[in-house]
Amino acid sequence: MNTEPDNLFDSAAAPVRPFRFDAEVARVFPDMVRRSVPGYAEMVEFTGLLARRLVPADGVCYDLGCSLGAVTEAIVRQTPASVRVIAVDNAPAMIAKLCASSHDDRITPICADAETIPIHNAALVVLNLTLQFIAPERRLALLERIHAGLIPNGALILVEKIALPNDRGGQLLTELHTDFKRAQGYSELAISGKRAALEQVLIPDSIAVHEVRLSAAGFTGFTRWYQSLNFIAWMAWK
Ligand SMILES: Nc1ncnc2c1ncn2[C@@H]1O[C@H](C[S@+](CC[C@H]([NH3+])C(=O)[O-])CC(=O)[O-])[C@@H](O)[C@H]1O
Ligand SMILES: O=C(O)C(=O)Cc1ccccc1
Repeated sequence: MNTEPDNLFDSAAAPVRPFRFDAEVARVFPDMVRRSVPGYAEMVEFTGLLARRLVPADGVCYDLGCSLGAVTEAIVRQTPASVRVIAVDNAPAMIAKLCASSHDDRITPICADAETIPIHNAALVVLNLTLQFIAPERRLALLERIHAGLIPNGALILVEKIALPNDRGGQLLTELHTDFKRAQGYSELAISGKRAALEQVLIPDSIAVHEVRLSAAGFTGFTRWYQSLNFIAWMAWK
């Protein structure tokens, strides 16, 4: 996958406009996500390893908000050849790049909205950093649709940036995330420009809101399996 450097927010002249998954973002996405999300590579790899345990032979997986297909590829790498992945994103630039880079017949890339794509017979559904971009009032309905589309024993993997409490621990983790971005070479301008652009676009929920909603959507159990600063991964089962 391409490794073009993310310098999208480096220009002082750039007007702050809401963040969009357009062609510019798709071009630099692997670099952007690696340098912005602590633990990203590990969470993607672990998702592949979890799929190996959770998905039966001939199982169908859905990667909703797949971007350039990092999770899809991890699942394909770790599971038997009979396992297939339906990779869904509503950004045409992302799906165009995924189609250009991947010719594996186990992968079906689809440009569609995660909120409306039919989900049937899913052994595993992955929302890796996607639910945070869905309107908060529609998140429960999406999780209910996913739950309904899972086979018995099917599972959801949910990875999210979370809203932390405004206490000392929460403030420290938030500051450490900014330190992480600085250590990854992002300038103060790039960090504050992206923060402003994401303001009304990426709306994180607290851990409690996520966990109450997983139960409300019908999942009988869930467990957290990874946390790096303000990014958390859960698995939940039907
Ligand atoms: N309603 C929607 N329907 C479909 N896709 C959507 C929707 N809303 C947003 N997206 C898509 O969700 C993706 C979120 S990025 C996921 C990373 C990936 N999972 C990865 O493992 O590399 C996370 C991030 O950039 O923080 C983008 O590609 C959006 O176009
Ligand atoms: O940069 C951030 O603060 C993030 O939350 C991660 C991210 C990564 C890629 C696109 C949008 C947000």
